[in-house]
Amino acid sequence: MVEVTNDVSLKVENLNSQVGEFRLKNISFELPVGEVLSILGPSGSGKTVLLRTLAGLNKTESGAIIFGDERIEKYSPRDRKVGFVFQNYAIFPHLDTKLNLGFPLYIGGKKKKEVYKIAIKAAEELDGLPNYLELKPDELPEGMKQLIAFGREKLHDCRLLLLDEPLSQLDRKLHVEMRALLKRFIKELGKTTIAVFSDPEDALSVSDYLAILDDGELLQFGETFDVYQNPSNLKVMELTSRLGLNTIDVEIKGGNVLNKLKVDKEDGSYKLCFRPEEIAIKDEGLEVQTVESHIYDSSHNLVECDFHGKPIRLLVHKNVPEKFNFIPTNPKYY
Ligand SMILES: Nc1ncnc2c1ncn2[C@@H]1O[C@H](COP(=O)(O)OP(=O)(O)OP(=O)(O)O)[C@@H](O)[C@H]1O
Repeated sequence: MVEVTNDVSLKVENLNSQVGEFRLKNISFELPVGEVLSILGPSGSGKTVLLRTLAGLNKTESGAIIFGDERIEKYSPRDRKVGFVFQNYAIFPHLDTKLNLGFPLYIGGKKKKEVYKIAIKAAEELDGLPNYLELKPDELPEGMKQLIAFGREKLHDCRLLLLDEPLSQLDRKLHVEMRALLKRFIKELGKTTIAVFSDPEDALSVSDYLAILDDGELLQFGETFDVYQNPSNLKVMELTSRLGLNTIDVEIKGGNVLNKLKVDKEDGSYKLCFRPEEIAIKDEGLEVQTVESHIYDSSHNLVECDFHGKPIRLLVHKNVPEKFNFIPTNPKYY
């Protein structure tokens, strides 16, 4: 018997699913009502398979998917009341924006005229979309297609919204604009949402919770900030590091590392891991020499440095000299 508390929206328990040779293995997590979960993982780790299994498009081999107080893993996709925005938006080339937007209502049996009326009203709440209502997808800018796909879910009577790489088709500038819009849209919609991202920056900025998948296994699940601050292993830290990750082989002896850093760990060999942006310039820290410098923003450079013959990457203020000392502010030892 699975116990569910009232504020748990979605509970996934020991979920197993198989497609071809690939297996999702014993996935378990709980997501409170109205929260946003991002799934991050390398290519082929099973992110889409997990979304499709939740939506009922892949069969659940064993385990439970519980929504509110209902077990839904045996329900058909339609009965699960799940909205799914696919990677390619699932926009129909022969339909204009109004009908693409109102598609869930149209296939639900509403008359075209009525669908148009509702779609026009919905478009008014989405910046810029009203100007494109009469156009077909191949006449639309990429960002507008995306907006239709999101907007459609507004008209969909779904209780769980699934988004598969919602920002992947966009160029850099549009990507950043649409990320902000997506965040606003999800919050306004107020539905429990699960989104797959390949860019950690997207996942970190959009979600309340983070799930890290690798080879069909859930490596870590938790509130986004907690997972980011306390990755349970090297892989999780790598996947949540937007500027890459520095790793240095070190020996810990009597709580000392490299004669400069203190740590409360048993003696032994470890990998010291830290993100380029999680450092502080300190005279008593580790000395490095800049080899190459790239402008990051108006006040910071991303510098490639030499540390005892090993290349490391650090985000520093642009006034930092070529030779400087630093300490990692959130180091992890694995
Ligand atoms: N219908 C299918 N039949 C056989 N194998 C499949 C099927 N769908 C997915 N797979 C395999 O399952 C594994 C996981 O695929 P999935 O698409 O979930 O990865 P992903 O994490 O979403 O990757 P990406 O970031 O590249 O989209 C892959 O090895 C893929 O080849």
